[in-house]
Parts: sequence; C-alpha cells; structure tokens
Amino acid sequence: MAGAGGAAARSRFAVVGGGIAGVTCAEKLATEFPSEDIFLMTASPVIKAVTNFKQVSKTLEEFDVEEQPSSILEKRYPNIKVIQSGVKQLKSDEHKIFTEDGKEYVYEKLCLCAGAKPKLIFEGNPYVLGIRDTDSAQAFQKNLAQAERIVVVGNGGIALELVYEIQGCEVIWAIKDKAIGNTFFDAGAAEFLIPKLTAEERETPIECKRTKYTVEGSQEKERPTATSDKLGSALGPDWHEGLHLKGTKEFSHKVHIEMLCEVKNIHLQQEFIQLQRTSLTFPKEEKNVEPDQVLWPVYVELTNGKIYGCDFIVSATGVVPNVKPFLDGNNFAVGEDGGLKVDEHMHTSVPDVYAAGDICTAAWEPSPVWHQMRLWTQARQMGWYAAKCMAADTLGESIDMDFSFELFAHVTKFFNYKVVVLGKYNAQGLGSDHELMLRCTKGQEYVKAVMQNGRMVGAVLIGETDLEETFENLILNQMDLSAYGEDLLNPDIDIEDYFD
Ligand SMILES: Cc1cc2nc3c(=O)[nH]c(=O)nc-3n(C[C@H](O)[C@H](O)[C@H](O)COP(=O)(O)OP(=O)(O)OC[C@H]3O[C@@H](n4cnc5c(N)ncnc54)[C@H](O)[C@@H]3O)c2cc1C
Ligand SMILES: NC(=O)C1=CN([C@@H]2O[C@H](COP(=O)(O)OP(=O)(O)OC[C@H]3O[C@@H](n4cnc5c(N)ncnc54)[C@H](O)[C@@H]3O)[C@@H](O)[C@H]2O)C=CC1
Repeated sequence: MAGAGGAAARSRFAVVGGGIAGVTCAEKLATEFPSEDIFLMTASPVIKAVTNFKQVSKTLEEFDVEEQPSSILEKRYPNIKVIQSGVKQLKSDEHKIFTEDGKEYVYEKLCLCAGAKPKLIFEGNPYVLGIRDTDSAQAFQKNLAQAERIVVVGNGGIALELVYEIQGCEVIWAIKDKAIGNTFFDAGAAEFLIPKLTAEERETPIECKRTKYTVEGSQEKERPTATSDKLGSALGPDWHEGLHLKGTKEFSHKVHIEMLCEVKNIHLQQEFIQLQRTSLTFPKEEKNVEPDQVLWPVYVELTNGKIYGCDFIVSATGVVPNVKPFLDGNNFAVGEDGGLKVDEHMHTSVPDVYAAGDICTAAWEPSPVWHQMRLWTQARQMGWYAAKCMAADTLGESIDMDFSFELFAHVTKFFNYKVVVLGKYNAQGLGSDHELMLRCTKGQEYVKAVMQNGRMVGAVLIGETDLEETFENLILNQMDLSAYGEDLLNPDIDIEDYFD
C-alpha cells in the first residue's frame, strides 16, 4: 500500500484508533461515502465493535462492546482498510501520517481517536498497576491470583468496580474524599451503597492464617508487571466478568477503607526495613499488621501517617489522553486535562483534523445539563458525530449539534445496582444555588433530584426506579416543578401521570 521511500497511500478520510470512537467514526464515514476508502490506523491488533445497541430513551443508550479481529470490520465495511500500526508522527501542514512500520499516508480529513491511558501515581514503579485494556487486566488478574493484600488508590469507576469484585484478597482502599465513588456519587448515595460492600464481607468470612513472607520467599514470587507501553483499547462493559478476580485467600470480600488520604510514598521491602532501622521519624510499626510477623513486597505510606504492606498497588486514578505522537510540530490547542480541544464540530485547532472519544477535550459551550466524561457512550456518540461533521464539511453542508449532547446521560452498574446518572447529577458547577430532593429505601433504591429555580437539572437513580425516562424529560423540557413540591418524589404518586 505504502512503502518507506515509496509513494504514500492516499485516502480522503483517515481515522486513528481502533477503540469505540475510532471504529464508530470509520463505520459512519464508510456508510456516508461508500465509494471512498477509509483508512483506520490502529496500534492494537484487535478493534472494538459496538454490538446490541439499544436506545433506552431519548439520550440513554446501552450496548455491548466486542473485541474483534479487524478482518470482521473490513468484511462488514469493504471500504474500510485497517492499517495495524501505531502512528508515530503527524505532519498536519502536509496532511501526512507516519506509522511505526515506516509507511506514510496522505489524508484530506483526519479524525484522531487514540484514546487515553491510565494516569498512574508513582508511574514507573513496578508494583503500581493500572487497568485499561485486555493486557493490563490480565496482568492485574495474574498478580491478584498470588496476592493476599492489595492497596487500591482512587475513587472513580474502576476503583468502585474492583473493590466490589475482588475476592480472596484483602483490599485496602485509599481515597482522597470523605465518601466512596466521588466521580459518580455524593455522600448520601455513598452511604446507601456502603452496606452492600460490607454485607458480603460478613456473609463468608472464613479467614485463613496469613502465610509468613520471608525476604527470600518474596523474592521468589513473580513480580507484578506494570502496564506496558502497548496501546490497547479501553475495556468494555462487564470487562471483569470473564476474569477470575481472586486472590489467594479463602474469604470472600474484605475491604478496609482509608478516607481523606493520599499516597505519600511507596517503599520496597528492603527500603522499608532500612528506614525502620535508621530513620528516627519513620513510623516504627506497620499499621494494621502485627509487627515483624509478615514482610510484604511493598509498603504504602499514606498522608494520614498509616503504612500498609501489600503485594501490589492498583492506581485507579483517572486517565491521560494519548496525544503525544500528534503534538510535535502541530499547533494543537490542548485542554487542562491534556486532551485535544475540539469545537462543536469535533474539529481540533488544526485544519482538517478532528478528534473524538477519550483523546479529546470538549471545548465548546455545552448545554447547561451536559458535561464531558470519558465514557464509552460519549466515545461512540463523539465518533459518530465527528464522522457526520467530516462529511458535512466535505460536502459543504451545515450541521447542527447532535441531540446526544443536549443532556448528560449514563447508565451503568455499581455494587450490582443499576445506576443512572443524568445532567448535573452531582450539582457540578452549580455552587450553592441548588436544592436536593431525596428518596431512599435502604437496600432497594436511592433517588436524588437536583433542582435549581424549581427546575430539575440532574438526577441519580440507583436501583430499579423506573424513573429515568420521566426525569430525562423533566430535565430536557425544564418545566417549572415548584408547584409539585415534595410530591415529585412521592412513591405513592405516579408522577408520569402529571407530565404525560
Ligand atoms: C477498566 C475500565 C472500565 C470502564 N468501564 C466503563 C463503563 O462501565 N462505562 C463506560 O461508559 N465507560 C467505561 N470505561 C471508559 C471507556 O472504556 C472509554 O471511555 C472508551 O472506551 C474510550 O474509547 P476511545 O475509542 O476513545 O479510546 P480507546 O478505547 O482507548 O481506544 C484508543 C485506540 O487508539 C489506539 N491508539 C492509541 N495510540 C495510537 C497511536 N499512536 N497510533 C494508532 N493507534 C493508537 C489504541 O490501540 C486503541 O485502539 C471504562 C474504562 C476502563 C479502562
Ligand atoms: N461504570 C462506569 O461507568 C465506569 C467508567 N469508567 C471510566 O474509565 C475511566 C478510568 O477510570 P478511573 O481510573 O476510575 O478514573 P475516574 O476519573 O473515574 O476516577 C479517578 C479517581 O481517582 C482519584 N484521584 C486522582 N488522582 C489521585 C491521586 N493522585 N491520589 C488519589 N486519588 C486520585 C479521583 O479523585 C477519582 O476519584 C474513567 O473515564 C471512568 O469514567 C471506569 C470504570 C467504570
């Protein structure tokens, strides 16, 4: 197709990234321009396909994500040409892309969908693992299978999933906040969820005696393999279901939460022993463990003064967009979160270069009830809409913002509860100018509506509340609900009757 030194292959449209954003973008372009070849360049050997797509309501959507060989995509869309090689450089003024295998490609319009990678604390420390793609999830599972205790740092989606799923291994969960799950929940919702975490801990606590580590013994153990530099796509829904997330112990779940703290330092075993011997200020005893009984491969020192020994650390502390190969020599505007800034047409600050999914930072003036979160729903919506914008620009047509950006809407599962979050579900950016309405039945459902000037601007629905469509409509139509007062959440009143 294109050889080093040979003529560069040309295509009207090129997309970089075989994750949900890139594949959706390429598919949409392939449908809009059936007689054009679409280049899809990706560093990963497999691509992500959205299957069983279901529009649950106006803005809520559910789908499965499948990892597939790229040949399946090419079979479905014969005009998509998958180029399996990482992009190492972009020369946007020449409209050229250079891949790791020494080839070059010329495009007219390009969409960058290279995703993101875990933003690790103490990056480079071999005992700190991140979870992003199939390889890193498997590395995590392999290490967990030999572990008795791990420390999970972070309080977002990944940490919430992990602390609930891990069995047979003690989990020390270190969070900066005063409640769990700060990216999705406020303290009230966290309070509702906590019993689920501790209940299962009580059900099956057949605790075993901890085997004693010796320095020699621990050296024999396989060391954790931290996330490699390989750039796979982010995992899909229920990614942990196929994995056996089990440590070496016989008990079911055992989670200890350390709130309002961060990791101050990480000490390897030898260094820890040395510090204990020589430093006057270093704590003489490891907290939580009988001194000298156990030696752990690594020790985590928290800012609250506590120290926990463990087998390894999971850093579930957010992501950083994969922008590096594209920045050099190109004048991209980059957001505070490190993403490529895109306008309301998914266009970056560089001519003919668009971006979608985790790599981008939405820099347009959003609807008052939409915000960006790096989620696969948004990756799909952005990839699809970016392709529409590329098509419209090519054909000289105008295009309106897609409806999916009107309202932030996400449906997921935490602690085995269905969770729906809508609009400014945590009163993000509203300051004190809002009121909360709550309804909670322990162990069953938690309903929170965020109200501003008598109008609903956000909601959290945990459990089978069946309220998502009604609330979605109420947020979208911004009806004045002051007259309904507390009845809005009264379970004996069918509020749908009011508004239908
Ligand atoms: C463990 C985990 C659980 C998650 N759970 C949920 C969830 O429950 N719900 C939800 O909505 N979201 C969830 N997410 C987030 C969601 O997976 C991502 O937001 C989404 O998949 C991002 O898609 P993307 O296409 O932008 O990026 P990615 O999936 O990261 O894809 C990027 C692609 O670009 C390729 N690439 C990277 N660099 C280059 C390069 N230089 N050259 C060529 N190709 C390159 C990669 O190989 C990959 O194919 C989860 C994420 C993780 C890690
Ligand atoms: N069910 C879902 O919807 C899920 C979504 N995801 C998505 O996948 C991506 C990655 O997930 P996460 O890594 O959980 O990111 P996240 O952005 O959801 O959460 C990061 C967490 O780390 C904390 N943090 C950041 N820096 C820290 C530090 N130095 N020390 C301690 N804590 C720190 C933050 O306060 C936050 O709680 C996110 O975009 C997330 O939205 C992940 C899993 C499940």
